[in-house]
Amino acid sequence: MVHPQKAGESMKMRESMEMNPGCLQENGLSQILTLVLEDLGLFYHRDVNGIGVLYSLLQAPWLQSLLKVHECLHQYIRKKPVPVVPKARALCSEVVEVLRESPSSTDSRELRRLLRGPHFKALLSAHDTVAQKDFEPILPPLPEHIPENEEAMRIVCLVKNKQALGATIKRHEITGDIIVARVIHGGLADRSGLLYAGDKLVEVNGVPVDGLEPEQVIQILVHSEGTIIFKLIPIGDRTVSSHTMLFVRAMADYWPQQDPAIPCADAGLPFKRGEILQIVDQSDSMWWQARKACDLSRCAGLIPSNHLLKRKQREFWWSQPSMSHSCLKASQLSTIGEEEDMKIDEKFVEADEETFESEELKGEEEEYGSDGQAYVIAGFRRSMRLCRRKSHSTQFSCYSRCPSSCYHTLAAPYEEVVRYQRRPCDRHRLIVLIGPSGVGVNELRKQLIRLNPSIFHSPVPHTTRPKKSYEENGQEYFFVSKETFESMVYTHSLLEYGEYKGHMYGTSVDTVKEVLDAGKICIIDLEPQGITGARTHELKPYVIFIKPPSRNCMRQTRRNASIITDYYVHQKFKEEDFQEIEESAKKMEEQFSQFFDQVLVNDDLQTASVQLLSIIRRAQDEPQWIPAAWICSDP
Ligand SMILES: Nc1ncnc2c1ncn2[C@@H]1O[C@H](COP(=O)(O)OP(=O)(O)OP(=O)(O)O)[C@@H](O)[C@H]1O
Repeated sequence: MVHPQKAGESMKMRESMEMNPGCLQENGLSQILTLVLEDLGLFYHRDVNGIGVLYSLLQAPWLQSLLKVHECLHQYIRKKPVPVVPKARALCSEVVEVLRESPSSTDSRELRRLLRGPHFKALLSAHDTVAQKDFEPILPPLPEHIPENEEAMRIVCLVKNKQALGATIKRHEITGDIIVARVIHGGLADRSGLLYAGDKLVEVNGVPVDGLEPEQVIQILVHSEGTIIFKLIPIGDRTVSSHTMLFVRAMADYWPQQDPAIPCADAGLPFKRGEILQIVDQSDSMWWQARKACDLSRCAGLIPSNHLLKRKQREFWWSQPSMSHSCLKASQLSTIGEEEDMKIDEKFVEADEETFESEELKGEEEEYGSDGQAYVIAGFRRSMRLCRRKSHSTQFSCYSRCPSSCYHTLAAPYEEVVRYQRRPCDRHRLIVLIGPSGVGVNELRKQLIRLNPSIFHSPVPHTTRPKKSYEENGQEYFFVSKETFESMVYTHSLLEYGEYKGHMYGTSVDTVKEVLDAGKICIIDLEPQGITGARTHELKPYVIFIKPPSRNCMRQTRRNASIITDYYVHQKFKEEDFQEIEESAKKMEEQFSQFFDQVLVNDDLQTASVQLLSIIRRAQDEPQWIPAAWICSDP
């Protein structure tokens, strides 16, 4: 509602503004607001859509206060305060002198004491510096006759603190001059804005650098304390670096202290695979500058460029192929398999496939959701899991998956990433659990689905095995012919597949998509080699590595647990099993941690289940780093 008196005032205000537009500045924004409110008031009473909200917003006391602050500041900028006296310090000394000679009283004594105080004197000195605009250092007068060919010099004075200088030097290949090789982003030299890559050093702390080796210059710098004075000839045509900020995920480890090729190891940025880096300077084709996304306040460090790291990886690859060549894992695992064969404990009775299947069925029949409904948890069947383990040792699956994943790791040492926030209308991200066999991946998955059957779901796997009398197509498995299965393999329709006891088993991309399209959170467990196949913009997988706890903790918590083997339905954990879990986890981390979005230690089962649930919630609802390619290819 517009008050009649106020309406009159604003009318006068509007007239005065129309007659004298300059007064708008004088009267300020709050007057404009009054006018806008008045106009809006008319619409408000006519109940025009949305006006009510705008009207209350503009009437909000906080907005009015903010505008008043704005006006005060505006007036202050225009008025520009001028000092009453430019030499307050001298005036103060005079007053102290006068007070000394005048008759003494308590007040005069107190005033004299205040004026003679060091803090007060320092304050007045600071005032005089500002009042006299005495900010620049006084430089000696220029010599009268400067030779024509004399190069312009710059004197740079930096105050060294505990932080490194943040610049590297080198000898110019042609002229032999000592030049600034690079200035580290965010370092002392960079923040000064006075040193640039290409500047030629003439003197450091009064010592001419002509004839010195770069290492000798570095020694001068290392041993100088406090102020460092550089005399230098600035580079002529300084290229302004574009500083494109780019975030990447490191797909390899890098230790500058172990790299003999780095120009300055101390300026290097060590990183581990999986860490997110912000690349701040790519002007050098060999050495980029980057900092870690988790600590953007720190100054940048040197990292090898994409091209250089790729070259290093290739050299390392050929020199130590067993370190990253996953194909070798097949032979390693088949050896483990052979050893396992020999470790059969005679106390246990060997179980045949039928026993396995009926044991499984028994387990499945006992599954009930929190809603009391009985249901079958797909993808938990023993043969499927054993097949997954066996798949490493088959030439077939290794041949089709491995070269691409190995090549992928080698081809892209850095993967560009962006921050992604899933919108409520988007599909959920696929949740992928990775972990060594026996660590509890399936137990955790089962717990999650059992407690939240309406939210979580696992895809039904495909098999070429004949259907049993008690099975239903699409419930335990999709039963398909060998030809159909093979065509799924050749059309890359399977996330992973393998062979067990002469039958093929696999998880198809379409069944995963079906779960996601139904609005559920699809949760699967994969062998690590399968991660690269699942990393698509459609599935946007969030990978959680399930890590074993300490050996002692495993002994305690797994006392009543049993593992799945080729031979036994229920077999207690043995020391060798714990050892194998630990070793296998270590290998997985060494080779695949660049793909892990989270690591969860499966210590106490209940705690781990709760943690898993909250990790998945965050993965779906909070911003996460994902490959930029997943966003670019979004429709
Ligand atoms: N935190 C835990 N505390 C106690 N027992 C656990 C825990 N996690 C898993 N277990 C038990 O350990 C055994 C093996 O777990 P699980 O079957 O989930 O292994 P897995 O990682 O899926 O490997 P695989 O697929 O080879 O069986 C099961 O008996 C399970 O109940």
